Amino acid sequence: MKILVLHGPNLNMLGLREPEIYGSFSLADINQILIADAEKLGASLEFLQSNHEGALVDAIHAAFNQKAGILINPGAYTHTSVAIRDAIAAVHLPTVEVHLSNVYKREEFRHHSYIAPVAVGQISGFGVNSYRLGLQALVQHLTG
Ligand SMILES: O=C1C[C@@](O)(C(=O)O)C[C@@H](O)[C@@H]1O
Repeated sequence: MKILVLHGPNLNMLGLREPEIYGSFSLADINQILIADAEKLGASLEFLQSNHEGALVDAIHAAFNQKAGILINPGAYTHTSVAIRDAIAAVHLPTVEVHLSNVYKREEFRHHSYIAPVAVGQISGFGVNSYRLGLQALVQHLTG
């Protein structure tokens, strides 16, 4: 089972970026943890981090008919991107949205997600475990 893992803008700065909010794991650390989890879950992962909305949209389109589902932390695009939401709706792939921080405990502009209505579900606030729980939930969703 092939899953696309997408990381949105500024997530390449994890470890350096506001560690009190996002923790001390780097993006490479998170990807390594997910690879180990995926092996146990019987999934294989392809990763992309991009700071560019269009690159994320292109990756979602490329997943059509190629991947079983998408695990995405859209970063700040969560709160702004109709384009990413429409891309997910277009390819119709089961998608789980994750956030390291609890976005509902933070600034009001982070309380709205354009992605949530087209996602199977959302996990927010558990640091790296948001990704791990998200992957597990996506695989269980896909295997029924
Ligand atoms: O870049 C991010 C990271 C984030 O998606 C998170 O993982 O907690 C939350 C977003 O509000 C923020 O813009």
